[in-house]
Amino acid sequence: MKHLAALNKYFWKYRVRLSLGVLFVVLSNFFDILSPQLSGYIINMVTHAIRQNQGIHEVIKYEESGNYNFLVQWFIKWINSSAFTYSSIVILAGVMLLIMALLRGFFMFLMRQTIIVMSRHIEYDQKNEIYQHYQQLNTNFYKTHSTGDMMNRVAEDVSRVRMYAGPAIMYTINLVTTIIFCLFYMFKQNASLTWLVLSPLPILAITIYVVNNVIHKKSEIVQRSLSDLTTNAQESYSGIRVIKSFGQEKNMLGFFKKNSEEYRRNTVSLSKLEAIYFPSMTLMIGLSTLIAILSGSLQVLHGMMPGVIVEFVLYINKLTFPVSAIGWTASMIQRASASQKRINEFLQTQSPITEPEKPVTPVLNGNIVFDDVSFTYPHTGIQALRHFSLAIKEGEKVLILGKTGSGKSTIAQLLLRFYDVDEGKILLNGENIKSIPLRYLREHISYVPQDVFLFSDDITSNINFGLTHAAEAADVQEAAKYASVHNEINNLQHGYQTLVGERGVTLSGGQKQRISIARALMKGASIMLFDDCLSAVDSKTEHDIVNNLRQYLQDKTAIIITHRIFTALNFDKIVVLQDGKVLEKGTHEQLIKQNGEYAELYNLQMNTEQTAQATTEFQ
Ligand SMILES: Nc1ncnc2c1ncn2[C@@H]1O[C@H](COP(=O)(O)OP(=O)(O)OP(=O)(O)O)[C@@H](O)[C@H]1O
Repeated sequence: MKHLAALNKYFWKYRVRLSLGVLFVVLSNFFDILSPQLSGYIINMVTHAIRQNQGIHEVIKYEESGNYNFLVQWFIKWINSSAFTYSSIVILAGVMLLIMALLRGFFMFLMRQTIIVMSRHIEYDQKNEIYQHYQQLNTNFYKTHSTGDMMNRVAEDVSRVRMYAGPAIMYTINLVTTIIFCLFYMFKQNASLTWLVLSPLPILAITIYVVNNVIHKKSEIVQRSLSDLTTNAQESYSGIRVIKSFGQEKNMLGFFKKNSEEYRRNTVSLSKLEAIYFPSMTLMIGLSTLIAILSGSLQVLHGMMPGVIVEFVLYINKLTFPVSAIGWTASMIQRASASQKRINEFLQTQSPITEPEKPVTPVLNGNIVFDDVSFTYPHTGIQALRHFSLAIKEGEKVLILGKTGSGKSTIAQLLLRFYDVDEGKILLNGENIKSIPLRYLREHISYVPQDVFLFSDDITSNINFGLTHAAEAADVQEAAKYASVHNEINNLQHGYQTLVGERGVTLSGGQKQRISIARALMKGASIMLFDDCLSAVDSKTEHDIVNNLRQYLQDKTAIIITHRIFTALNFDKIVVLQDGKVLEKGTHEQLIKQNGEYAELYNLQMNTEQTAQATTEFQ
């Protein structure tokens, strides 16, 4: 429960709605409670009329109705003071009942309008809060949490918490006010009968407690097996091509059937328990009703007016729904508490990448210095860079070469501050990047990541993604031409309006890479950072792109990370990495003279190119 205290700030924000909601719950119950009293009164009246017809003369005094609510008392007083016939009194009481029911309905409507609507506002705010927090977290968080888990917190957990902020709160207030109103008037009317009627209540409370606990545990198991089932289905859909090519359809179906069977077993067991819950609830309530009728009848034989029995039966009836909803409400609160706990844990996660206390915004034109940088990935302990130093001047083109896992991409990650260096520093125009606001820093770097990601949108939107201004179609096409993908886009049925990403057409790996390059070119920052972004294109296309880039990159600073040599570009500096350390550094000519790893790769590549391949693997 304590975890749900995190929602108090929202309740405070929506305090007016909440207070009005509570008031409407009280008012709706206030009008609801009048019907047993009016019904009891009518029965008394009718009994009185029958007795009079039988020659038994008695007068129903106003005092006898003194235990009723003041509105009912007022009504009875008015009836008594006017000379109505019995049938007119019954009709008038019926009209009064109708008015009360309408008023109750009206306030119930307002109660839902305030409390349930408030819960929807809280849901909206909480989703935004979580989403905003996601955006601030660093790359490490995303590496250590599964997408499914993160999606669950925004969707499933928030909607469970909403069930607490709306329905659970509403039903709890409703339960409390109904019980208070009913017990108040029941005791006022006939205390001994009330005690008798309430006698099955302890058994009811114990039943609710025990059964609800078991239901809660079983629900958790059902939830877990549902999650396994969903993950299984999701993996089967995403990996369908691998499954088919390995002929594993039968096995996968076997796994799914196993999960599905487990889910079925758990849900059936939960349904059986729920099947006991509601009948036992009804049994207890029925017992109370029976007591009210039997014990009330005995009291009628001793002179009590029979209207009291009707009144009590109706009170018990009114208590039925709120009492039987106790278990359901309690389980809603327990689930919400577990979900809020998960949300709190997540919201308390802070990104180690912090904004500078004293931010500086130097001109970021490409003077970059890696000064003795070392870095170890926090959650795996893999040291990716060791004492790495490199100075890049404005306008220089730098090639970073290395075998897979040598630490090339880590350089890009550190420059963009997806991670912070452990030792050493990175300077941009003489300023430590930790002093530069994150947004400002990233705005000045056009980055093409190794893993291409296209959004479920059209190609144009994917290319001009992240631009603050509306892009001209001609500029988008220009970027696509530089990335050598313009013609292929034009060949698609809807050209630049073609939907891509999960919901759109499936592009080839190379096409996606080139759209990703066009996106970076479109951004046009002064520092260009390409991380192995031509791995999926053929050698001719690679040549075309590199040639185009030569022209585009003229006035930019560019760092190109790859494990192949681009002969079409003249690099000012070439760095060969091995195990996170600089193995060789210099210009093409210097490295060829050095006759080391670079020269070996170059010769290998040249030989391969002679056999009609433009590029070759580093290893
Ligand atoms: N997010 C990460 N968390 C933990 N370890 C990582 C992470 N990214 C990379 N590593 C590890 O750090 C080392 C350097 O990885 P990096 O991605 O920088 O190499 P790379 O030279 O770019 O390789 P490739 O050419 O295959 O992309 C590798 O051993 C890798 O396993």
